[in-house]
Amino acid sequence: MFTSSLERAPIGIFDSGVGGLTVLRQLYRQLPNETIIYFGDTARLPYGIKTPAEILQYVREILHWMQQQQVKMVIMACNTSSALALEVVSQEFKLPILGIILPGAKAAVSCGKRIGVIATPATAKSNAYRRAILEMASDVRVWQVACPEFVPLIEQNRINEPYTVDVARSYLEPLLEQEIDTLVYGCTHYPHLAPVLRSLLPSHVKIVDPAVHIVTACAQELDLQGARNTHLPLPTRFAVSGCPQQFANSSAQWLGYTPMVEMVDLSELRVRS
Ligand SMILES: N[C@@H](CCC(=O)O)C(=O)O
Repeated sequence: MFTSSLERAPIGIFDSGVGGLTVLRQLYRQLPNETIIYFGDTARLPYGIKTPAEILQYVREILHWMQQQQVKMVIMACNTSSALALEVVSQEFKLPILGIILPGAKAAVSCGKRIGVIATPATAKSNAYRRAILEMASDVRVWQVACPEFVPLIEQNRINEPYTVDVARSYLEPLLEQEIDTLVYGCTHYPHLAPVLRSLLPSHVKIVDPAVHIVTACAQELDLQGARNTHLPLPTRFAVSGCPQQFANSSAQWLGYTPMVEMVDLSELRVRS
């Protein structure tokens, strides 16, 4: 590819649903010139309760689709995919693929010594954050809590309900007992709960949002490859495997506008893998 066409090629970003919008928001802030294709695998969410083999299969299918869209890079805006599939697919695809765990872990060790990670059951079980953090700093302690109810509550837009606050309190309780000084959002959906979570944490506890740091890593990678777009970007393209209207409605509050959303049929995705 010539440099100019590489520059203008889109960045692909995916998640199971609206979680990746917290990464998209950072892309808009840090890399406003990039053209972006967003894929939400809404027909198959939540990923966090699926088996590692299922998650790997979904990620392969999405990456094949992304390749067809001629993206220059893929951001896994999903911790579960990064924890369970990144290592394997990085070997399989000739495409720069960025995972979110490493940038998140790096930010966490620069913040504190008693680190709590809230994540999906699959991510927590994989120990990906604990391993990454302890590899960088052996003098820190890490506690991981699986939060199975968060993603469905966020996808159903039940963020401000008293029930959600109760659930959040119960998930944070074991971490507060350990007197954590840092909390990592180990799932890209969770920044949508930021006001609730912040209100339940003592003010000295720092919050790490890996979305910020994966986009910083993306900017560095683009510079390394001379692939940063210096032209005006095209509008973001949104595609989902489930109901486009539902995604358009639920994402409007995070985006500030109601997006046009395409549907990619699961059978179409499967053919590509
Ligand atoms: N956004 C999620 C995936 C959530 C899910 O579908 O369970 C993550 O970062 O892990």
